[in-house]
Amino acid sequence: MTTDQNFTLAEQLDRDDPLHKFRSRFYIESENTIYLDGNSLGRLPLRTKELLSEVIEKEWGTELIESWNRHWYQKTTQLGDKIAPMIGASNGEVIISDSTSINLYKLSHAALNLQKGKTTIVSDALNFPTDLYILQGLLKEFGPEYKLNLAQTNDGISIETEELKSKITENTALVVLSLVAFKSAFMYQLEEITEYAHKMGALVLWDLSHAAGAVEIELNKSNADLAVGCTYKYMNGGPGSPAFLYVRKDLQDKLSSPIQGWFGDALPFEFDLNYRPAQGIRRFLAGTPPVLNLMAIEPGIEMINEAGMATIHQKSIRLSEFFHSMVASQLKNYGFEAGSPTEPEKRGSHISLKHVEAYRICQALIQPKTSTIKIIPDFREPDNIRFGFTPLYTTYKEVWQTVHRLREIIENKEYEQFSTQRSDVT
Ligand SMILES: Cc1ncc(COP(=O)(O)O)c(C=O)c1O
Ligand SMILES: Nc1c(O)cccc1C(=O)C[C@H](N)C(=O)O
Repeated sequence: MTTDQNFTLAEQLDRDDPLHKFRSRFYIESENTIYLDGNSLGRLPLRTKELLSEVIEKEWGTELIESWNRHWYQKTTQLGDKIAPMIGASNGEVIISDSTSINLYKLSHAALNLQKGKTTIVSDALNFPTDLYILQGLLKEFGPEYKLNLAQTNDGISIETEELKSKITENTALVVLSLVAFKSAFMYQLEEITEYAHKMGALVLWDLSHAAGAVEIELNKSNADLAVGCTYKYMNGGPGSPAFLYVRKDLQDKLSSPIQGWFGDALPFEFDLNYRPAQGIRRFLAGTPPVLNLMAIEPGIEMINEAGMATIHQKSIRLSEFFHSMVASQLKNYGFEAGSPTEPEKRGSHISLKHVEAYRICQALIQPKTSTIKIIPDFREPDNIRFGFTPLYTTYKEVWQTVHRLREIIENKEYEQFSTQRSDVT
């Protein structure tokens, strides 16, 4: 297909897009900025802007501490119940709490205690560093007999199922995996891995950060044990918004949080001097939630539930397929290589392209010197440009424009005007 034919196709796909009405519900300052980093920090929903000023003025400003009984105290579980359908969980199995890192610590610690006698943890070499760091810390805490075994990758993009299975043995206490890998977007088969781990007597903790709100997830149908994930990516909860955690109902009262904070007590306002874990999911809370950030999550979650995960996942696949086909036809001899699986069922909602000049190309997209179009993907070491497609607001035309700009940048060597010196946040 020629580039003009692709443009016509993009316009047609946007016209037919069942999700097109959602874009106008986000704060989009300029149509000349194409935001492809919703897999790091999602855009601001317009309703959140309004809601936060209500929460600040009416709730914090006027109702002050009474707001806890009116709106705030139950919010961690209410929002958990709203996230549940998005990830195939049930009421009472999800709660908002702390950060993903802390939730991962709490649930891994609890799982290792439940699995006393088994001393290995399995993860993989594509996992997000915080997950591995937390597990490395747990090894120190639990003792020298504990080991972390990482499944390795052959191509830097994916993990072969057989390789992962070969690491899971009868001594495996816990398997900790990102359902969608942060760099390559490689996606595991949740049900198959969970079933295999259970057969070997292991529990599985899924990090859903790059998956929740982007792809369909069936935690209950897969009999998944534990999960964590952030709310600032596809859920558009805002920078540093608190994370969620999921614990299958029958496991909840068997697990103990290592952080015995008062919010996880059965009756925090009895101020008993001895901790008594709450029944159910609340026991995984620790301290007071950051209320402004907490309240800000709701509009993003509600949009996802209104749109439906099946429709969202379908559009994610269409956007990525359109991007792949344009890259194949327009950028053939431009030095790009695939950094993500080509099969849609093996991928989340972002695509990495590898290039020796990836960092400087990324800078040229973000700070155009000649074009009026600014494009924001992100860069992940050593050579990945990561393009995140957020079905609620990414358009097919934006995908077309991105490939068009990549071609221009390479043809005119625009990246040569930039330094390879990395910023603090890339
Ligand atoms: C897969 C994954 N896990 C965990 C995190 C970190 O979570 P937090 O900084 O909220 O602890 C991220 C991204 O920041 C991530 O992509
Ligand atoms: N949320 C982020 C942010 O506000 C700024 C920079 C990066 C992030 C991220 O979430 C990084 C992300 N977890 C990653 O996959 O690289």
